[in-house]
Amino acid sequence: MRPGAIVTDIEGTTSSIAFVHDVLFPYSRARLERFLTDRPDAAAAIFDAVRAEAGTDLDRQACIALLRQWHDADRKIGPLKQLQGMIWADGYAQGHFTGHVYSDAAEGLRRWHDAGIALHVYSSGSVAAQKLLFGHSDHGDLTPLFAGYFDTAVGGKREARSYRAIADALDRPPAEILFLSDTPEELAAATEAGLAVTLLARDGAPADSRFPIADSFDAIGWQEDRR
Ligand SMILES: CSCCC(=O)C(=O)COP(=O)(O)O
Ligand SMILES: [Mg+2]
Repeated sequence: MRPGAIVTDIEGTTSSIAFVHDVLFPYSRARLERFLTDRPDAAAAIFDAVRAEAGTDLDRQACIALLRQWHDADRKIGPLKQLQGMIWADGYAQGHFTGHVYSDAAEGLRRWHDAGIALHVYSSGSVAAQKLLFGHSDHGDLTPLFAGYFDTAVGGKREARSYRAIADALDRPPAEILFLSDTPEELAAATEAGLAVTLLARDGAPADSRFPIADSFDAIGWQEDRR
């Protein structure tokens, strides 16, 4: 069935895991303390959020140490993801990198947008970071294709209630929404909430027999005329 709306993950779905782990993460890790020193206003808000997350009154150095620890463990925690997005903004602005988007994903997003399907992003990266990646993508500015963005402010990606909240926000029955991801735990949560799903298994990533599978956006579900 043709979906009325599509919600897509980023890392491993529209964009390569290598771009996130080998380009974005090292960039923010190397500049974390410098950024917090140079941008005291942003730092104050980040530190308050770190203290709230930790549930204790940490000093500046303890906040930085915890942010580094979260960064190294790829924790999807609000203040870290906000901070990463702010640091990456400098990287995109200075042309240090562009946002990796697979060609089939850029083409698929354009095709679906032109067909009137409402496109949304749901990623652990902050909404600001999502807009930067698609706004400075290898394929130009793709942000006009998207009707909306969700990050973990709506809830964790492995929790069914997050997908129910997204369906409510889109004002659509869950079954009309197709969620795309490379992560079976996310697809299981979306399925529990009643969304249609497809597993993106790129670059030989393992399949999971519970879900429809596609190795590119060309091979997704209802687009029979493309196969
Ligand atoms: C928004 S760009 C960087 C992606 C990111 O920070 C991340 O943690 C990946 O999360 P996803 O939910 O897209 O797998
Ligand atoms: Mg992913």
